[in-house]
Amino acid sequence: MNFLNRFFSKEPKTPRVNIKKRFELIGRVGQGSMSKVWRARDSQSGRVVALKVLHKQKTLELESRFVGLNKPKEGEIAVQLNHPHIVKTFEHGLTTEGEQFLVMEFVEGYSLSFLVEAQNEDMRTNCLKYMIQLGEAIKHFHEENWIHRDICPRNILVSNDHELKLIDFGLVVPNTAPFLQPGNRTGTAAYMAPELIKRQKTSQKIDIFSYSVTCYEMLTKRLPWEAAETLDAVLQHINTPPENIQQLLPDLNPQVADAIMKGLELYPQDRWQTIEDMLKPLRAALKVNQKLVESKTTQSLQTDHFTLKASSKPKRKRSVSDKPTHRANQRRKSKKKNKTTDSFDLRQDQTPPEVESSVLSDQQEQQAQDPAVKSNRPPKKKTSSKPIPKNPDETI
Ligand SMILES: Nc1ncnc2c1ncn2[C@@H]1O[C@H](COP(=O)(O)OP(=O)(O)OP(=O)(O)O)[C@@H](O)[C@H]1O
Repeated sequence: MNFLNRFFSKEPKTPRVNIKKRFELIGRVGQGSMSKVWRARDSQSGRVVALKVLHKQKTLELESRFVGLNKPKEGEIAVQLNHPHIVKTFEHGLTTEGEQFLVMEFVEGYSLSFLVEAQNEDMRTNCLKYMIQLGEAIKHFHEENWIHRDICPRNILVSNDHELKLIDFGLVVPNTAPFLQPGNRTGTAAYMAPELIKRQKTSQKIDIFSYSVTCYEMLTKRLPWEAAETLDAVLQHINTPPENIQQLLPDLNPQVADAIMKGLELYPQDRWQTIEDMLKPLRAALKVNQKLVESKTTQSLQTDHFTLKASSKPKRKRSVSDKPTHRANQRRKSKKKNKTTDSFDLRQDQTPPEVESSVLSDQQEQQAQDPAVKSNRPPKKKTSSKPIPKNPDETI
């Protein structure tokens, strides 16, 4: 029967691979919400690879959300991507069981989520470099006319030799009109751009927003908005300015601070127009930092990775064409109200803010019956009649 189904199906007749025969499964390295990933030895090439096998049913359900749009499969997209900061996919196909699989370079290292949490020497030394590497990876995505739609630390690995690699192309869509229409709100709640949450038209700027949230978190170990457990809190996320990163890190290079805050603007037109535009000030800041480190101006600068010292702060440069944005006006107003944040302890163990809102409830209610919903956490306890994602790391 299976054979007949396959024979008459419209699915292209890709040769099926018996992965158990071909791969020696050395160990499980990860379980995402949509897949299982193994470290495996490929008997065909002899190399050790990452073998990702997608959950059949969940993948079908995710694909059914794009019915009629002909969304390319994760593997089809992944094999086309060639960039030093995007994990290399060698091959994709179907297992004898009909699951999609990807064979990738195996990245020995850490998840960026771990480094955000640890704030260790690696992070202190390389944070800005990693931010730029991630931006370069997104730039490649955008130049190739894709939107990643799920930029967050969980989908980023950092190798033992300090190179960042973007992984997971499960939610990637082409940057073409049919995929930009209001509708699907797939992504990870805490990193989702307001226009995506509000089901408005999207663009590549949703990746710029998620990238800025990620950069904010890399530097501060916290998300830009307070914990969001109520509708009010999510509305705040959507409508009010996030805490200015410069207030949390007064010694942070203002170019870096401004770059991130502009990436978090509420309206896409107020954000950076392209990821390259956002990368420029970050690269400039890294250059300044490298020069300072090289010249060993002060002892402390040697361990100071984002040009933190006030004495070395470059003058804030604003283009004359910079108009005050909606957020900037809001920030000015809210500054008056704000209590001091100078005593904020960056190392304090902060529970990541949670996003919970009945703004998302229709989606979540749909998710209760919709097995296409991705989550790497056990199902959430309903806290109200309108359930919403409680974990910022949950893909919806
Ligand atoms: N190339 C790789 N090298 C090493 N480990 C990897 C690789 N790809 C994935 N992993 C591991 O497997 C985990 C899950 O991978 P991935 O994010 O691609 O799966 P997913 O099911 O799409 O996840 P989710 O949708 O929940 O984000 C990663 O967090 C990572 O730990």
